[in-house]
Amino acid sequence: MDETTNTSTGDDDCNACPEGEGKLTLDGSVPVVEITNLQTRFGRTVVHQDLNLAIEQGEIMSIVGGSGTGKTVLLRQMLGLERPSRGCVRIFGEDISEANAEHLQQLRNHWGMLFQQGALYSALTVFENIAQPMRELRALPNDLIRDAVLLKMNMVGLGPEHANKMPSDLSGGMIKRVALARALALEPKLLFLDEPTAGLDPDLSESFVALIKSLHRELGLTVVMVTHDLDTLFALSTRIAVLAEKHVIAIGPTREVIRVDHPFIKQFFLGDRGLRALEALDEKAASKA
Ligand SMILES: Nc1ncnc2c1ncn2[C@@H]1O[C@H](COP(=O)(O)OP(=O)(O)OP(=O)(O)O)[C@@H](O)[C@H]1O
Repeated sequence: MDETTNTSTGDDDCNACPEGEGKLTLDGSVPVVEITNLQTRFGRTVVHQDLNLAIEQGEIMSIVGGSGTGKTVLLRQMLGLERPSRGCVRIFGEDISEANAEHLQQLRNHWGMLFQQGALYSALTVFENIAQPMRELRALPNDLIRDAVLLKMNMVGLGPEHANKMPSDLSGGMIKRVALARALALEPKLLFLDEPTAGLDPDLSESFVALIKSLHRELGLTVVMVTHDLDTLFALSTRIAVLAEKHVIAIGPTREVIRVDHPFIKQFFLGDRGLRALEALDEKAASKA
């Protein structure tokens, strides 16, 4: 992970959460993610203003918005990789916008991140890529790590015969699976996904979506996802948050959000591509009924 970037600028330096609240709560008694009155500025450019977002335990929350609306920056702020200029970011009740490096490292063990390109270490085998977060803890014996890695590989549909392969030997779909196994290595309760199906053909994309869906259910995960892919969005999201005009302009289940009268929502969801994806979703629902 890279260094935390501080986007605070002098007089805006007011990014603490209200005092007297906030402690690590993994039991669902507070929102898993709670963002209040967030502002992000880069010089004179204001990317987020008065942005509020709460994500409850067990949700699959998708964040959508036009190019440059600050989805990636928001994701990085939730991961503790960037600090907002103002406002509060709490994960599991903890104020991560103020956490020091050591505390952030401990907190990071409670969430996993699947990067768009997988971000595997090219010089490490599949096994070592997945083992790496466990090795960083410096507390687990090798035989436990071995069993845990094989279990994670099994969870994502990879047999043990792939353990010694190098990332360069893997297909795009397998890279995503290894990256997902690594994101789940420390058994996080919260999973961040950045464009999880980008670069996959429709069949691989569909099977990866099915995998995420079953892991979400089986592991009781809360998932936060940024995606432009409407099929993925419709198939997975329990709620969608739409970023426009520097804040969340609409939030709710898909069918509620797409009815909101806003130019971005109309263009994004109700163009040809969006209508086809909705039809496909309806057909699937009807065939299951
Ligand atoms: N470190 C930075 N310094 C200056 N400006 C930045 C920095 N990081 C992001 N920005 C700006 O913040 C805005 C939001 O960027 P971000 O990458 O979060 O958008 P996005 O919604 O993810 O866009 P896309 O869908 O195109 O990926 C952009 O205008 C970007 O240029």
